[in-house]
Amino acid sequence: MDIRLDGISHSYGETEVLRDISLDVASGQIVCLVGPSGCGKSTLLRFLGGLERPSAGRVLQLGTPPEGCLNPLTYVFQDFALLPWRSVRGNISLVLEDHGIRGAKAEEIIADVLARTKLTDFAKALPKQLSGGMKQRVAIARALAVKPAVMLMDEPLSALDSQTRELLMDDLIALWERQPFTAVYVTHNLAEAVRLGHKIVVLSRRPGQIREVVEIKKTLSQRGYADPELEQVQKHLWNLMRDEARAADEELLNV
Ligand SMILES: Nc1ncnc2c1ncn2[C@@H]1O[C@H](COP(=O)(O)OP(=O)(O)OP(=O)(O)O)[C@@H](O)[C@H]1O
Repeated sequence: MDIRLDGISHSYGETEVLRDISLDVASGQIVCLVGPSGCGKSTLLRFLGGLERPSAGRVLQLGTPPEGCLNPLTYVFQDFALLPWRSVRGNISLVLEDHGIRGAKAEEIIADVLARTKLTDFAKALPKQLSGGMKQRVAIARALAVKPAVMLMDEPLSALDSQTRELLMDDLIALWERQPFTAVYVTHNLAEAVRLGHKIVVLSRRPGQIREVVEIKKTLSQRGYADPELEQVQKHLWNLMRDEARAADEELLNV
């Protein structure tokens, strides 16, 4: 299933937040959204997930969700959102219980997503026993359990330290290589965007408009840490954003 944003504009009262955003998210691609603070990235993600409706424009689902899909548009949050009293396994089984899936079928799905996220040995652990990176892997496993058509990832690595971020980026790439998933991935971190994005959408300062869509052809597995080609793309992205990021920053300081 592909997703198409068709002419999305939005205002909160007097504040115009997004203007005329049109964008295709193709199945099997990771699309990163970057842009200055407050330009409407998270708002756009909420429209994609159907949590809110835009003032104008449409979010279209093209084609059918994958077989066995329980929730076509599934979020992965920055703060993991795990239930502390449930084990790793229990956090994953919860979303399946919500869809009436129990017993052998649930066990099969849980075993699969634990294996894909390399968490099999941690099934019985409680969230408090896990590092931040591991908690986010559980959140990703839980999202995968519902076989989403598109994962909506709102700064999923930003609560983590830089080494853990690097490790989790490697994990996400390995996960995608084993079985491609589709994601819209909001980040402030341009290094993350060039490592993970097939397409990087640069939004302007509020009202967010698309300034440029940068496509990276290099496969995810070929993209290494401190890759000079990716550093060039990162520089280009920063050149596009620098002045507006500064202006957005100063606007926040003046509030
Ligand atoms: N429910 C709301 N009501 C009113 N204004 C809102 C609401 N949600 C967001 N906004 C405003 O819309 C603008 C865009 O917010 P949003 O969180 O989407 O931006 P963002 O690009 O994700 O920001 P950041 O990069 O800082 O996370 C901001 O000015 C924000 O204050």
